This record gives sequence, C-alpha cells and structure tokens, in this order.
Amino acid sequence: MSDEQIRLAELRDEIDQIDQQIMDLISARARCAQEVAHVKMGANPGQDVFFYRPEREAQVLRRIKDSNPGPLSGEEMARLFREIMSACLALEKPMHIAFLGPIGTFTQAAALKHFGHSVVSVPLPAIDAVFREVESGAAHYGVVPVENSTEGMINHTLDMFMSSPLKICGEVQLRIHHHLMVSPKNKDQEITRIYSHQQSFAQCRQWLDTHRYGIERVTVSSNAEAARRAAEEPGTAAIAGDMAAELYGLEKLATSIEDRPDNTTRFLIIGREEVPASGHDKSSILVSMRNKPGALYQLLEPFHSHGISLTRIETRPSPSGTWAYVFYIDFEGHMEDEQVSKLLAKVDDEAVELKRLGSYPIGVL
Ligand SMILES: C=C(O[C@@H]1C=C(C(=O)O)C=C[C@H]1O)C(=O)O
Repeated sequence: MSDEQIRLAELRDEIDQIDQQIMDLISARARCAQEVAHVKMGANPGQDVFFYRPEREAQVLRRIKDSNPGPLSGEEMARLFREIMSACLALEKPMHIAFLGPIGTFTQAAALKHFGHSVVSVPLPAIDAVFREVESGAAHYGVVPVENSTEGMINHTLDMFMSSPLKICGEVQLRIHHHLMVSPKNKDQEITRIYSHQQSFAQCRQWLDTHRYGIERVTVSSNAEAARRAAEEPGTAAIAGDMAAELYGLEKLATSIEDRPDNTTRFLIIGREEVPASGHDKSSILVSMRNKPGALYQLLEPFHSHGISLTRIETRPSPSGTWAYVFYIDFEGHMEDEQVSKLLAKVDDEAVELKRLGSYPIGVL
C-alpha cells in the first residue's frame, strides 16, 4: 500500500474509535434524560408535567455555541446538539408540535429548526387553528409566523393573542429563500401562471416584474399548496422554499429570487405554560390605552426610566371600539426581573388593560 493509503486507513480507524465514543456518550446522555423525566414526574404528582424546558435548552445551546472550539462553526455545532436534545426529549415525551401548514411550509422548517426532527409535527390550515390545537391540549406547542423583514407583522397572529390564553414560550428566525420552480415533466413548457402565497409574491415583486413580467400570478393559501399545484398543472410554476421543492419533486428554474437578501421571518412558539428565566430573555405584552393626548408617551416613558430596551412596538385596532388601539410590545428582559416587574406595575397603572403574553429565551439558533 502507498503511504497515502496507509495514512487514510489510520485516520479511518481513528474516526471509528471516536464514533464509538460519541455513540457511547450520546447514549449515556439519553439515559440521563430518561432519569430527568422520572424526576420531573415525581416532582409534582398528579399535575401536568412540562418535559420540554425552553429555558434549559436555550442555556445548553448557548453554552455550546460559546464554548465551541472549531473547526465546525458554533451554528453547526449547536444544530448537532439541537438534534441530540430533540432525541433525548422524545425519550422523555414525544412532543406534538402544531404548525401553519400544509407540510413543506417555512413554518414547518422553523418548527423543525427550533425543536429538532424528533418531534411529531402537525400541519394546521390556519393560524387560529394552530392556537386552538394547543389550547385544546391536542398539541403540546404551536409555531406561527409573526413578522417578516420585508412585509412586516403578520396581523392574524397578533390579533389571536388578544383573545387566546396561550403564552409565548420561544422564538425562532428563518432566512427565507424563495425559488421559482416547475415540475421536471413540464420543464420545457411555456409558463403561463405562477402560484404562491401573497407574502411570497410581495417579497419577490421586483424580481418577478423584471424577469417574469406579464405572467399571471395566482395567490394560494401557502407556498406548499403552490408547489402542489405546479407539480400537477402543466404550464404553471410556483414560488416556494427548499422543503416544498423537495416534497413535491420540483426543479428550481431560479433560486433565491427574494428582493431583499436578508429576507427573514420570525416565528413564535406558543404553549400553555410560563417559561422561567434563562438568562438571555425577552418579553411580550399587549397594552390598550385610553385614546387621549400623551397616551403613547405615558406608555413608553416607564421603559426609558427603568432602562428597559424595546425591540418591537406595533399597533392593532382594538376589538373594543372604533379608533381605540392595542399596542403589541416586545422588550428585553424577563418578567421575573426586578426592573421589569416594576416597569409592568407602572404600565399597569397607566393602561386600560395590560396582558402579559410571556417571557421566553431570545432565539439561539
Ligand atoms: C433533560 C431535560 O429534559 C429536556 C431535554 C434537554 C436536553 O436534552 O438537554 C433539556 C431540556 C428539556 O427540554 C432537562 O430538563 O434537563
């Protein structure tokens, strides 16, 4: 054998030995997780056991990213541990995660990015159906889109929080890449119709006007539905993501056609319990104010005086009456923090209504 062949064989033997150690350690870790499940069940007999601990998972992933020695990037290493934790949690309790479907949507991709692939992901036809699935207990958690960097807030999600008892338990961001895709069997046919979701058409408007001007654009309920139709109907194409292309066997004619290169959608994890502090958290509230001069100043001044950073403020028409508004506010910190607790007491004094939507770990992946 040549020197290179001898060296290759030595390295492969070393990799085999390391793989055995990794497998042994992951198995030992999984057995620990099983023991943790028993401890959780014994801690509060007869009460709901929340096996999924968002704050703990965020701490694990953040520590992995911060202590990663390379050569893999911190993101890559955290994604590997995300899947290990997902498998460990599934040993404790298989998580049922409802998401805005159908299968193949960006929301499903966000759900799998946040929870890992060892969950049972359940597609629902609309955002309110996702809320209802979690409220009823049919799903442990839900994943819904809340804002896009190009198109702004998803109002249906914000409006659901006005009436739902659910809490925000986490957040996850996804870079959104849109592709123009067709069925391979129709690849040589002229495209006379393009299917996609309204948000996707809006995020690719300039590209379409430049490269596919004049072709009919038909809005459908989701990108996955667009891909399904393009797979079945000759002369049609879809704008959708990688998951939909793979799911429906479509070929990409043009990739990453979104107008803004940083096109990102933020998703919320909704659940039935409040999340303890992880050390790197944010909070969300809904506040309705009397419609009088200085109302907005009265609402925002306490954030300044208590040194709390706002990360998002949106207004929505209040269901209670004409021209009354509800403010949807995200800010840094956890509601258990002393300064945040004082802030919310002050806001509560000024507001007509204050609804605490939840405190949750800042997204890690
Ligand atoms: C092991 C636990 O249960 C779950 C699994 C975790 C893990 O694999 O690290 C972390 C948090 C929980 O979602 C735990 O609560 O510590």
